[in-house]
Amino acid sequence: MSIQENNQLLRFTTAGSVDDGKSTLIGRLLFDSKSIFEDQIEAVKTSSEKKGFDYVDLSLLTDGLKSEREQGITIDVAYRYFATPKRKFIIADTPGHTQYTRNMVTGASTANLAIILVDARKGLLEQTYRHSFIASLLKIPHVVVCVNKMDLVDYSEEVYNNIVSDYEAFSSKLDIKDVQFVPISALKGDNVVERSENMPWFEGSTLLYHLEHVHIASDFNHIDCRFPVQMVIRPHTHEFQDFRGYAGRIDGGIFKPGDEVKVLPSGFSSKIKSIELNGEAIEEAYAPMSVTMTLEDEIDISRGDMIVRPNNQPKVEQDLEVMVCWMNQKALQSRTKVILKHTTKECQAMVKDIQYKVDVNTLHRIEDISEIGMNDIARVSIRTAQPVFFDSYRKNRMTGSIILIDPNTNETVGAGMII
Ligand SMILES: Nc1nc2c(ncn2[C@@H]2O[C@H](COP(=O)(O)OP(=O)(O)OP(=O)(O)O)[C@@H](O)[C@H]2O)c(=O)[nH]1
Repeated sequence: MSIQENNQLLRFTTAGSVDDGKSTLIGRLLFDSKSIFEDQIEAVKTSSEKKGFDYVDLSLLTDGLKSEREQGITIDVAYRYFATPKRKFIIADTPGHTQYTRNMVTGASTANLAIILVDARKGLLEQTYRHSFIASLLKIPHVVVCVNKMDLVDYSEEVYNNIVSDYEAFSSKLDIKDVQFVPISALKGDNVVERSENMPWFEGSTLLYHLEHVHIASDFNHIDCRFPVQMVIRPHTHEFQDFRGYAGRIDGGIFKPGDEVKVLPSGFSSKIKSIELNGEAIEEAYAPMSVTMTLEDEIDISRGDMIVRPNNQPKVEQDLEVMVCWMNQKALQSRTKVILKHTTKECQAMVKDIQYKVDVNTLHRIEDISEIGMNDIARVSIRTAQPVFFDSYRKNRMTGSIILIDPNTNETVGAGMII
């Protein structure tokens, strides 16, 4: 698979406030693009009829999956797949009512696009500002604002235009490169997969058309080679005695067999002998592929090490400046001990200092604070017990992001971007 072909896979997240219609929208995308199984469609039709609806309630589709989730089958983010002849799609779904921020942050480092839903009757809400700010902070390359429930405002062009101009006034202060707007009715299907006949005034494309055609080939860093080793594979059978493979996800650059590489932190050099993807040898690997690599020389490499190119190395430091999104009920204070997770590495760390937090509505800085609470976004200084090999988040979303874990409860309490 070349980078050009990789252009055929789009990862996206959905965000919005409670009841904006996320489940219905995903259901509509799956339904109209015929990506769901016949038996699921039948089940949803039957339960819609039972409830006395004269339409098919598509949120039942994802609600079925929701109840699975509540039984504890999946955690944090659920991934959903669908495909059209043009592209494959992975949706990092955002279950639950209060956890959107968390889910957005968790799925963000590999997301190409975020859909932000706005209820046409309500206009922009605090959640809209928050999610847009997070999308900008997370540098999600593409944002689509879907103004949903247009059927409930008589498909009014004026309502839509007002929401678009309110949003543009806010987003001009943010660092979002590509924002598109689509007026939709997820429930009725207008402008999701099929063009709406109810909004002839709208000249843009449908949501699905946009998802199929948005330019994503340059969304990942294909310049700076970064391969954090997740696992060392050493089969203990006689036949493969000499085989030592390094498995992980390519976080940046393009690796090819024959390339000279350097291993951090040891500094040893070698050459790439082979790269495998799903058990087949490939000629090049790039972000965000998960591969197994072998090297010409037998050197000591373990989980958490990073394979890079000798003349292009990440920063190696113990002091990090981070924009952190706090996700725990218990407030974060200065001098809090945490476990810092970065690529495939974990180490002890301390949040030394909180410099300021950001008011997500006005984007103003609030200084002189002693703690931050759930969903707050703040700039903090962190000291790690061991050196971390990183790039700034601006340069690489994968090697530039961290997760903070509470050492006592093992819960994920924060996610951050290295400045
Ligand atoms: N009229 C109308 N109703 C809609 C539309 N989209 C969603 N709804 C309704 O709005 C309600 C909420 O939709 P959901 O899809 O469950 O919303 P959600 O954002 O997934 O909700 P939570 O995940 O529970 O926060 C449901 O009753 C939907 O039928 C729309 O375009 N028009």
